[in-house]
Amino acid sequence: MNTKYLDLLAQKYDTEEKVVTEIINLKAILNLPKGTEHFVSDLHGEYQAFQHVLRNGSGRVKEKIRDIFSGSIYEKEIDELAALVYYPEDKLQVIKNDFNKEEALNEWYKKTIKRLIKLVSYSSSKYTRSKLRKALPSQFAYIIEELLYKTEENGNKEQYYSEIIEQVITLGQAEKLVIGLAYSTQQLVVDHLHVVGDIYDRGPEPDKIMEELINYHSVDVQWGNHDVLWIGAFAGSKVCLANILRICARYDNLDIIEDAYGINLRPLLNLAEKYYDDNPAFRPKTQADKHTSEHEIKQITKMHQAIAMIQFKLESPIIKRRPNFNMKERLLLEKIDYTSNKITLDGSTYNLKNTCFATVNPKQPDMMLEEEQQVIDKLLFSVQHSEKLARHMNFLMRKGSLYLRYNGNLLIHGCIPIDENGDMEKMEIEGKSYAGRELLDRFEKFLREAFAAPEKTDDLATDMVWYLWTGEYSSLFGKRAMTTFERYFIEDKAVHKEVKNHYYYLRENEDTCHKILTEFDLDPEHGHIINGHTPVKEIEGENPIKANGRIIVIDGGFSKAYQSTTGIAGYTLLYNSYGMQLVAHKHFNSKEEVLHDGTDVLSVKRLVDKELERKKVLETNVGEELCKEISILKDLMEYRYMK
Ligand SMILES: O=P(O)(O)OC[C@H]1O[C@](O)(COP(=O)(O)O)[C@@H](O)[C@@H]1O
Ligand SMILES: [Mn+2]
Repeated sequence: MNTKYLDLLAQKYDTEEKVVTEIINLKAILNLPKGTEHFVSDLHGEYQAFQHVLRNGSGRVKEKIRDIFSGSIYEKEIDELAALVYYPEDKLQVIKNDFNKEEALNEWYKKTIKRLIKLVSYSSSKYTRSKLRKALPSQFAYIIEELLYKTEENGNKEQYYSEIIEQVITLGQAEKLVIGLAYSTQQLVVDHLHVVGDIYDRGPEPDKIMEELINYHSVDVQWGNHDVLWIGAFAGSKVCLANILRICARYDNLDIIEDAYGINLRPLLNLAEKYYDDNPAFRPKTQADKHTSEHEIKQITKMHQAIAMIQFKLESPIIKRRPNFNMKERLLLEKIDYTSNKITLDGSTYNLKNTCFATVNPKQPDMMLEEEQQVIDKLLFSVQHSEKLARHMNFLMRKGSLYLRYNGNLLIHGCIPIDENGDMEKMEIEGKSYAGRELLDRFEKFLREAFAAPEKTDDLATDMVWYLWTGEYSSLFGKRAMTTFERYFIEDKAVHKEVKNHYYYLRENEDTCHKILTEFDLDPEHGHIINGHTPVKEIEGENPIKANGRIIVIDGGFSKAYQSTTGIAGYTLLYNSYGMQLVAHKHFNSKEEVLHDGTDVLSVKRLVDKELERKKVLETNVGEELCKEISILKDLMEYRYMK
């Protein structure tokens, strides 16, 4: 190794003892059980349900509480303690209202702090002290450590410990300590979070999910098609931008754009008011708990049409300048007979209904009006200048990728495009043919290139982001074509169907999964593909664990819009040193319900895989990194201290 690096490293490890200590420390960590990985996907803006799953660690928190306290405290107390760990601030409010005497409240604090200390101690048993320290609230780290390392057998220090708790209460710090311990527990039960795509769209609060993820202790993201759409908009793709606005309008979520990200929609509204009217096909899907006035619904309906038409017009030049996208049949505006209001698709002619073609010039249907052009330009400017959106998109780029190989598994939102024989489908880009892993790597490179050059709006990289949203060989879309236009304007449901890639049928076979895992240089006998994107219809008996356990699909429908089809409210996956477990979540009503009734959204667990021997850090990605560090430290030892 270059001695320059070693000299630099020697500045940090400036004595022999420091190097030795670190080597011993890292070696010891390799023998600890692997940390718990938590997988979620398809959050679709459902912040409340997501944060509940995050806070309860898909049932892990309650499991730990039961392990320690079952049989020694009442079931109701178990529920209460769990609710306290999930929502400490809110639960404390409820508790404080229940006690009218300070003494009784202080007794409760004493009892509860002791229980929480036990819980933190138990939850951290497989970690080093240093890792535990990082999970503790910094202002109380010293105190908590004193309490944690007390040895029960030896009664000598009992008085000392009681005094610490007593003082914490007298000095008015009990509440803060309880809150800190609750968050430490949450952090300790899950070591690392994977978000297998689709944070954005359909639901109301994707921005809050992003904030939560930014503050999370350890996380990665595999981009979903909807996430890429938002990245594309920020990276300068006007057609991606039109799509995100259209989807927000469709789901009555324009406040995400206006209030959360501070983007002014006035120009769009003005255009919409001028050219559009009420239209049943464009009325937003209303949310039960949101009371949008009839007047607002009308405005949204108009904006929905205005932005949908801008989207359709913007698609056309991209399709024309990118023949390799193979999307000519999607030049729909040109297939319309504007006098008879009919369209001919694949040889069949259909009547168009609920049309809104006031801005279309039949002679040149994809031509944008000057006003439309200005609207989309202004919107793009605001989007690219939203500080909050910039922060969120930068985070997605930093922590995200198109796919991830992690601890022997392949994490991917959509699919690996394959043909009917299970062979990787090829796409031609700039005269070169790509398939499988190479194709995905090329896609990712384009996305990063587009993001790095937001001022370019119609280069290949930027167009490619839109292709990832809707192209036939996109690993995120996984369908032949997107029938948005048909669903708005044609009655016949047969043309609404989006034909899925063969992957979605062939992934049921173990052979296909073996082939894909091998393509990604993973062990086909032990690795798993972890997928999101397509809601598993549990209601119809579909099993999320497929191909003899080689693939697990965890889109169970966090998205409320999809819960009636799935029959549940989302799957999550846990992978700890004992193996992999799939958790099915029941519908999440509200945080208030958890706080007051103590009831949790019950999770049903299904075993995916059981390790024959407990898996250690040594066998993980992190372990691999640690081994490299050890080897470098050994080089340093030899170079510097063993001459
Ligand atoms: O449910 P909506 O809003 O009509 O959207 C349907 C569109 O969403 C998609 O299903 C993509 O979204 P998902 O990734 O959530 O499946 C498209 O295939 C389809 O055209
Ligand atoms: Mn998806």
